[in-house]
Amino acid sequence: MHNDIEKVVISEEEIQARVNELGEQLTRDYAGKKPLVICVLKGAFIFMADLVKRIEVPMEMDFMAVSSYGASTESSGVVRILKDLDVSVEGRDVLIVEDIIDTGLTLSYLINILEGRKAATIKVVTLFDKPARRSANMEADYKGFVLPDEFIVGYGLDYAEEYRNLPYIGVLKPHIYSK
Ligand SMILES: O=P(O)(O)OC[C@H]1O[C@H](OP(=O)(O)OP(=O)(O)O)[C@H](O)[C@@H]1O
Ligand code: HPA
Ligand SMILES: [Mg+2]
Repeated sequence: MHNDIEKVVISEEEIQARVNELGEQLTRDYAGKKPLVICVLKGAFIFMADLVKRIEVPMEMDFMAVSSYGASTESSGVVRILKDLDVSVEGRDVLIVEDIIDTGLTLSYLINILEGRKAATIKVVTLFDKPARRSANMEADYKGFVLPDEFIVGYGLDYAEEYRNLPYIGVLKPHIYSK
């Protein structure tokens, strides 16, 4: 285990098993369709890579980078688009892949934009859901794990850009935040 981690919240094996289940469910639900699967960078990149391998329908992928946390454990409340999509979403069945829904601000902002661009359908799959801190009215269509209000890192999720490469989800030792 990484020296900065106080405890592992979800193991690598548990994550992989749940990702496989979500993939099977999405394979059934998108049968006969060709979704545009959108990865919300940076946090969702590992989940995206593992999930799309388990969705057995033809699809296209695109990537959008947004950020609101910076080097903090609290949302700044301001969502910034750092990289926009390359393709049009008009008339497409869009599946947004997120790593975590916390306040919900990132997703409500994104969904607003994609609705304005006339996507045919917009669904959200998130691996982690932290309903305790929700300020925007936001519910994922598919979710992997519902978690208590603790700041987590690993499997794509960072604190100040570190720890994304951990294969499990963990909580940091308190002294890391006071550095
Ligand atoms: O529901 P919310 O409170 O908006 O939080 C969720 C968002 O926050 C994180 O992104 P972040 O802004 O840290 O950017 P990153 O993915 O590049 O780390 C995370 O990856 C989600 O996109
Ligand atoms: O718990 C979290 N960890 C990392 N990034 C996040 N962005 C929103 N919530 C979190
Ligand atoms: Mg982050």
